[in-house]
Amino acid sequence: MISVAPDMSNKSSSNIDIDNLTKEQIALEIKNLNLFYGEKQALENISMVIPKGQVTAFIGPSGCGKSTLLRCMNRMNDLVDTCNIKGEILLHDQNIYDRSVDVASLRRKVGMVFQRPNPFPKSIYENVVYGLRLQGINDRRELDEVVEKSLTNAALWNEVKDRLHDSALGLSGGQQQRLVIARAIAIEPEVLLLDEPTSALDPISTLTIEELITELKDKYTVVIVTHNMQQAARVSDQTAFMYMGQLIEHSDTNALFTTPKMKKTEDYITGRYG
Ligand SMILES: Nc1ncnc2c1ncn2[C@@H]1O[C@H](COP(=O)(O)OP(=O)(O)OP(=O)(O)O)[C@@H](O)[C@H]1O
Repeated sequence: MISVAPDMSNKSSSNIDIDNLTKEQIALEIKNLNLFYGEKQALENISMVIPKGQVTAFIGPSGCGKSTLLRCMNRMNDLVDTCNIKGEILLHDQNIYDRSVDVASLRRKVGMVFQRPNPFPKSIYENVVYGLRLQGINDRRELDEVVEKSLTNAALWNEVKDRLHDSALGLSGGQQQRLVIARAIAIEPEVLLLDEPTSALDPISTLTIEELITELKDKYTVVIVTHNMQQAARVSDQTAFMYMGQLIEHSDTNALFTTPKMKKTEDYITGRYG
């Protein structure tokens, strides 16, 4: 059988032990999370930690629950009527599902970027400052600074600095996705959730976004869902493999792809199913 497992020869291991993190090293802690869409259980008793300042990738066959779990991390599933969640996700020791939690403020701390770039039909500038304006920030100089910083950090500044007031809809798909990332980081979230952020993009834009993800982890905790094992191998420090609603294995990316502990993981990364 031809192995489809990524080549890990140039990848070094991350410098943390996922099973022995201090509280300061943990961005999110998921505890006994079960999720149902109506009668159907989509997540089964998931417990894991998302380490701070690292990129964690979720991989697994279609329908295994990757996006569902990602959406739990900033309560996007609240928008689904049939969805019922049991268990906890802790952010700074507080369960984000507590009644007292303000969802808008949670989503400022845990931002999300979707599969298809979704800029607003506004100028490039207004897209970036959207979240700040919602917070009542309208000082021109402050907004200008945030626009330059966010677009620079999203690796888009040089391409758009001369047309900040043009419509965002005139940008290419890859530029739009970087703009959406700039919009997400403009409000300085702690965690950035990326749901298959390159699946609608060409290979060059994909590479640009992958480089960007690697740079973003200096400032943010990044969680990415990807269909692409090679991408998980390239961008992530930790990888979690899911199968039919269960978390099968979560470890250092290098270890997961070279010495998987579970047979199901090995079967998946060697292309036996999925
Ligand atoms: N809004 C919803 N209502 C009902 N069932 C849903 C809903 N969203 C997802 N599901 C179901 O939950 C399961 C997990 O879906 P999810 O989208 O999380 O999987 P995934 O691993 O992200 O898949 P893919 O890689 O194909 O995007 C699937 O069986 C899916 O059909």
